[in-house]
Amino acid sequence: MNEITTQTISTIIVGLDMQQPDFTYTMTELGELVAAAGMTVVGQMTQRSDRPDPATYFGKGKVEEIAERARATDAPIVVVNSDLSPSQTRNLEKAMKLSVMDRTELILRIFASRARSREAKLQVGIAKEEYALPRIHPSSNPLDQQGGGRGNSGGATANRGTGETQLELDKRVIKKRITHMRHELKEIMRAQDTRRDRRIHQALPSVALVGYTNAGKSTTMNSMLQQFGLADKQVFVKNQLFATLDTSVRKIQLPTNRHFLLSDTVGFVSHLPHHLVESFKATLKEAADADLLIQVVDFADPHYKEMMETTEQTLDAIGVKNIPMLTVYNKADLRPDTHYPDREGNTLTLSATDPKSIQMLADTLDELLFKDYQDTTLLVPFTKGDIVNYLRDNTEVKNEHYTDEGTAITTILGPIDRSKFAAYIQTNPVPTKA
Ligand SMILES: Nc1nc2c(ncn2[C@@H]2O[C@H](COP(=O)(O)OP(=O)(O)OP(=O)(O)O)[C@@H](O)[C@H]2O)c(=O)[nH]1
Ligand SMILES: [Mg+2]
Repeated sequence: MNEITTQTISTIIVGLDMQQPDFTYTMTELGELVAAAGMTVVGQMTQRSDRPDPATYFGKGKVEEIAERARATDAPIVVVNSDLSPSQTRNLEKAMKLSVMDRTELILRIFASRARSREAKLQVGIAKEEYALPRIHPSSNPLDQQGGGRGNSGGATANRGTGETQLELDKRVIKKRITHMRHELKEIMRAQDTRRDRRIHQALPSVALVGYTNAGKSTTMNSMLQQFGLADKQVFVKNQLFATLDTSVRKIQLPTNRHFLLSDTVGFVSHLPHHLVESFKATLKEAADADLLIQVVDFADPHYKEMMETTEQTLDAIGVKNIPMLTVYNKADLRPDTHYPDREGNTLTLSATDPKSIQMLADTLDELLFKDYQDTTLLVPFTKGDIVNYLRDNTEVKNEHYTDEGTAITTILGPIDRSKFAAYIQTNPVPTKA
């Protein structure tokens, strides 16, 4: 897939309007996805129908109309606003003598072009091969003739069309590749789990930024880092769909000296291909294990409500359930007459680029994450210098002095630290050293 240059390719986008409530919105989004894949939309067509044609998805007359329009505008690719069965794609390509790309293939292409880390590449690679598996078949796809294969089957598809046995062989090669990639991904995830376990031992609360692609998750992360973390640990921000594919975790220090971990994750889109959802479950583990989620919403987008619905459905699909959520209506600066920063319970209206907004977000997080934190006095023996260091580095120490038996520290502790250091917690006042 990624060996084909799509930079200058013109496309016609086509949708079957079965009066789905979100049809217009998904068509607009399809146009944005085409642009995100580096192609240009030169025409948009729709057909009203109650159900898709089982053979060619669109009706016969419409198929001819699309082909004519594509020829008139020099568009070699038609992008369809839904998922097609392998035979529908083949039949359409044959009837129109053009390349046909469905929504899943388009999204896979974008992900493939954005993947940078080994982990992201493997996840996209697995999704691509699984998509390709039922589709290896002789086809008249002009893209394939440029040397690539639908679904990046590379060498395996080079032999397409030479008969049943070759086809079976190709499938076996792909399956083997999938197994290898899954294995490698598992190894990477195991190493990450060990790192995550270490963090849990540190008892730092974790917060995950989730939401639609381009909502401003990475911008929120960077602004938090600028004000409360290490500004040189910035993450990548761009006004494009799926700028972020890898999860980044950063430590944030609040003005109260309390720490938490903030993670930035891949964004969602409507009808995210299930192969991708499956393989990105691993990356989204950061969100699944979080103590709190921040759903970032692009409040300046007219479709923000549908985007929130999609986000909630996707979280559900990846098994993220029962985690408290803070809703952040972002980009308030782009909405005339919207007052910000503003907070009502667990809902904030703000702009991720505005320092006052980020301060409000930090205050809210401080309150939500640390509400069970209490003033606690501990008497730590001199032999346990590491505990004293941990408390100094990670908690808000209010008082510290030496006694005959050790260091007396009064600090604010959460439930996890209280149980971890139960042996040293004092219920009576600790005398000062004589
Ligand atoms: N005006 C304005 N623009 C914003 C705000 N927050 C983010 N943006 C812009 O929105 C675009 C997308 O921001 P990102 O932070 O990359 O969005 P994201 O949610 O991380 O997107 P993905 O990684 O693609 O999922 C960038 O061009 C940002 O500069 C805001 O509060 N106001
Ligand atoms: Mg991002």
